[in-house]
Amino acid sequence: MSSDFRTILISIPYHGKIEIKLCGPLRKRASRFTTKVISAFKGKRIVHGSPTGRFRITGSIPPYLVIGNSRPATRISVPLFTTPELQITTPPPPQFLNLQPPLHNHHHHHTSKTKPSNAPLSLPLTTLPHPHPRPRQPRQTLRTLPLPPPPPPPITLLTHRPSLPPSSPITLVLTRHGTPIPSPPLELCLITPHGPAITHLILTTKSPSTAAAIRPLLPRLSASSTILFTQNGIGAVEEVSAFFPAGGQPTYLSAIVTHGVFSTGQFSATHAGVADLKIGPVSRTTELNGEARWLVDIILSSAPLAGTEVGADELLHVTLEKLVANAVINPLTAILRTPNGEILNPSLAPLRKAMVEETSAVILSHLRTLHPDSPLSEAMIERFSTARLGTIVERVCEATKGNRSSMLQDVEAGRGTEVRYINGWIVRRGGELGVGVGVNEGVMGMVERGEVRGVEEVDKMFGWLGGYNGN
Ligand SMILES: CC(C)(CO)[C@@H](O)C(=O)[O-]
Repeated sequence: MSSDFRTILISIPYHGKIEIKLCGPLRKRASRFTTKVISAFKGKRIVHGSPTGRFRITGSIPPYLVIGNSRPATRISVPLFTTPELQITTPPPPQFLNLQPPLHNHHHHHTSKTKPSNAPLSLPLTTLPHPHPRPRQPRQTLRTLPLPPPPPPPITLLTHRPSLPPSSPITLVLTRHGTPIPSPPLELCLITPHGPAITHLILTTKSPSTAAAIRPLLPRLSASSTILFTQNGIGAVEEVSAFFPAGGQPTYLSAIVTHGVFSTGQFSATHAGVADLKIGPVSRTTELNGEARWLVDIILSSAPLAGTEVGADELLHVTLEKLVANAVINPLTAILRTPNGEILNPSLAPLRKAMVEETSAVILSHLRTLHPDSPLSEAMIERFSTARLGTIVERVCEATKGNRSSMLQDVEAGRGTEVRYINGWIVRRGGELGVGVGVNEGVMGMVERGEVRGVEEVDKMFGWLGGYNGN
């Protein structure tokens, strides 16, 4: 994806109004490219044909093109950097864009779920079989009908608790903005090594329990499975991948989720903080196969999740940004037993700053090890500077000031915490890279010993930091 130019051939057999936009790290280039693409299609009535546009792009190749119309459910994103000449073929038009005039007697049309294949550009949506050739339609029928959401895929909720009601299916109720939104029924199953092969597994356990949760499922997982991690911190993926042999690794995806959700009962939860989600492959060398692509597309098609697809590099950067917020807010709220807003207390400013300074130094050294042959860009140095990371921490504290952090909830419930996957990563990596991490180590130790302190006590304990930081 270095600076060069390529010609891209786009052929879109798609019905209705088409929107094309770019996603991914080079989104800034989107407007110029999008304008070119759209103008190439402008004036072409996209009904039954396959309008084709040829684009010469100068500079870096945009990594993703999203094709579809204004409903997220119809969009697919297509990697653009695989071949210099790329033929993008979308599936037959979905049922709701069928341009047939409304006729009775249409019961012979069956919907069929397109099975995700290994073809990287497949789109598993409910579609009608595409009749070829289509009869010419009278002009007045050329209109886009309202799009119903795609049918949800079947989901099985795996649990290790035999105490959960054996009655299945169950209904989860999610409340958003005070309105209960029941989900489609879910199968509930105990985690067991026996059972059908698992094609897509979404891991929503806490980091420390992730490896233990997946261990009994190993006989049902293989190189053709896709595993999506959603944990805070860093380390769970490495623990899980150690279970699989080198040639038999599943495809690993990860999602950084900033939504705030809290449980209000056994099968009910409140979506309190509506935020967003970033999803992408964990490794730069991962090519998304059809199954992994399907899972990404299903998640992107959920409007309330507000998901964006990112490449592995950007996913790491977003993971590290979230790690900094978690590294400061989570342990301090757990020690102080306070909501997130209290971390903005001016007495804690030197401690906050010292933790962020250490983390910034570890992250920048870590990123340098990933690109040993080229210096880090100014933009990257700025992105992970103490000043910017400090601002991120402050913004998260402010935006979630009334929330009780996940680590505070864990210590209050007497559960283990994720501190080894958050501050633990900073301390481990700092040790390996020769970067001082004493403050993060001290704070992590307090959480592990279950210490509970007031702001003044913490201020006294870390009082020396005021001088150290020149505050
Ligand atoms: C951002 C955050 C600290 C807000 O509470 C959350 O990630 C948490 O609680 O872990």
